[in-house]
Amino acid sequence: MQRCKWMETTSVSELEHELKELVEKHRPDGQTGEVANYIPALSKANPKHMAASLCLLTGEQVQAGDVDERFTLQSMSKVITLAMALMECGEACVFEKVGMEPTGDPFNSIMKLEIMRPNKPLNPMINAGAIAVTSLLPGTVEEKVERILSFVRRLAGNTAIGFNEAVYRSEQETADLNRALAYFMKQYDVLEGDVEEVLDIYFKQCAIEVNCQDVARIGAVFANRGRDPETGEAIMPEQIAKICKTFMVTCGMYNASGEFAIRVGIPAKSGVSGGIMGAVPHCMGIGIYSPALDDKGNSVAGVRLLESLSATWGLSIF
Ligand SMILES: NC(=O)CC[C@H](N)C(=O)O
Repeated sequence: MQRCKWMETTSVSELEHELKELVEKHRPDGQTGEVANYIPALSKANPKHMAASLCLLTGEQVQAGDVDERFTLQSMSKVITLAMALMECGEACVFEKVGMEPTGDPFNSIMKLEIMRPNKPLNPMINAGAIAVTSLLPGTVEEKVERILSFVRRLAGNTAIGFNEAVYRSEQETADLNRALAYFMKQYDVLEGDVEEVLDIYFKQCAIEVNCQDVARIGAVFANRGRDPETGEAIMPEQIAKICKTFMVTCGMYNASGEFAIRVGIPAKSGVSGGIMGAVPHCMGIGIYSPALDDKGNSVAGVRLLESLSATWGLSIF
């Protein structure tokens, strides 16, 4: 595989040097944000931590910052379960339950769910949409949880990935808003099955623990049209990788997706742990971690770092 255009003349050590400089430049940006605390266990994260990893489609990896820090997937998992539901249940079945439009509202908002007809969530990247998508996966609770975890391990090429039990419990104990969304959807037949069971799977997928190298590797599969960046093996059909990347552009950064598309222009999905997964088509996956968030729930320093990376290397897809 050829390097993408902007990198043809840049060596891996030069890339590493530039990435290190940019991570240190943007690390202080986190000071203007706040670590998420509505899931109490997440509030323990250190806002000074920052790490970034690039997984090039040549198989080369570049990392900088606190690369050993681990964090939970949170909303980044929504792209992964969407890919699974599209593979296991098909496009028609998924889009019967969730729409394809951005909301302009916060990720956990219930408002549009009530006022839109039909009462289905507008897209699979908001909490309601992701919970509905998770409910579509076939199998028992244990089977679904096991399959999600093994799919994440396969995408990341890391069999050591597991759950953060404390984060899972913490969310389970406090997630009344997600419960409200789920019960609302149950009433309108968007969500089938046992609500608490579906929520349990959703909390577990959010609590899968990774580092930024794992996230970059997962992003690289989407960037590589669904193929493993090392072996070239198809992990998901190209069409499904394409749908996922499109949702990352239109809805991946919640109600900041428009501004992010203009300033950064990389398909990306954030999570309230402070992680961001980027997929630069035909070029690389990006994993970023910095837990202090802005008022929309996106990593402050992470977004600024992506803005710098995009400007420095011309990564915008537009
Ligand atoms: N934005 C997020 O990362 C949200 C995920 C989180 N587990 C929640 O449902 O609230």
